[in-house]
Amino acid sequence: MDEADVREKLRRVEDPDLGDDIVSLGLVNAIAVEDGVAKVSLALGAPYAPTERDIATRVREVLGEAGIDVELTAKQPASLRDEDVLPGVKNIIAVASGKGGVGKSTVAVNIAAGLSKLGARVGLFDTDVYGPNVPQMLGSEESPTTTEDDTIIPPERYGVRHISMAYLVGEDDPVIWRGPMVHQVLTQLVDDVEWGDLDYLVLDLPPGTGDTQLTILQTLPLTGAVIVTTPEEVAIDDARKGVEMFGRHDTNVLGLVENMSSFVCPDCGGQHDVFGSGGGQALAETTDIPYLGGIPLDPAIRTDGDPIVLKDDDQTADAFRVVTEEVANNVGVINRRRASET
Ligand SMILES: Nc1ncnc2c1ncn2[C@@H]1O[C@H](COP(=O)(O)OP(=O)(O)OP(=O)(O)O)[C@@H](O)[C@H]1O
Repeated sequence: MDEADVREKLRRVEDPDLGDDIVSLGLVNAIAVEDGVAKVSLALGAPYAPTERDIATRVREVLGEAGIDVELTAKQPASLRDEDVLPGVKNIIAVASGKGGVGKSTVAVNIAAGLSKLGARVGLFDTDVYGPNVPQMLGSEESPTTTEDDTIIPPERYGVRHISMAYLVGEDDPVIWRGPMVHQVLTQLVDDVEWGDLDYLVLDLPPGTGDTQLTILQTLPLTGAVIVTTPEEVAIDDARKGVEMFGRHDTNVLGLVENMSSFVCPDCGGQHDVFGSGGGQALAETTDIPYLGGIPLDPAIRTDGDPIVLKDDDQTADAFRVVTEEVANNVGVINRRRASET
């Protein structure tokens, strides 16, 4: 067995999203055969994404069937990474909404906790100066610590390292903050926080399409954005503006989440569409972005105190797990497509 044999066998592994085999797509970085073991490096970039796990499993299968032992590693091509900004962070996911109060922070927290539960190293950055609430939603009571050289070390909860503007806003009333102040604090935070190595950094953006969103689009190399909406028309209209904003800045949209999709009445068992239904899916179709799923209106989201995605045997938790896995899968699609094109 030599490298060419291994490469030939790997042609039998299809990428389910890009519609070709991983060799033709250029997703095999390197193959080395040493002491009868094939060392294969794949250009996979979404750790713990179900699709990428399946690709890795398939690689082991086809080589295993041929009696070849394999050591598999995954590495994003260096050319796809911005080495200057947050070099230890593999993927940056922004969670955005057009309208306020649609559950954007709730979705950000549950995606972060869900990714961590899958096994990924995760950070969560609450950039909402006007209403930071991530620490509360994570049930986190710890504050960040600082080192002698003023580096900020984020506290960790459910394996999620998190930083919130809430820790830094202090006495000033952020409602009177102007754009440049937001810009300054944000860029400082990006520089001063020691995130360590992360597979995913989830950003909770403030609602709308204002200064903070622009600063972030200009400062951080986003992998993509998740847009949250409720099904009613005003929220959908604002979500469409969000989709357009990311389009103008060439930011990938990972997909759309419809929150408060329906309410299952605990008394009568009936399903009620409190804010209407289907608006999110329809918007996803007309704007040609992936629909990630719907989250029911569930009082436990507010009352439980911990991210509901961590709960077992729970319909709302299942809905969040689907969204989380879809987000990771779509991060993978974006990375593999870019790797394949370079
Ligand atoms: N699916 C849901 N079912 C029940 N309550 C929910 C749901 N999603 C969010 N909530 C609750 O609605 C409130 C607003 O949610 P959240 O803070 O996540 O919204 P937001 O869009 O981030 O708001 P803001 O515009 O202030 O940033 C919170 O009390 C939250 O617990």
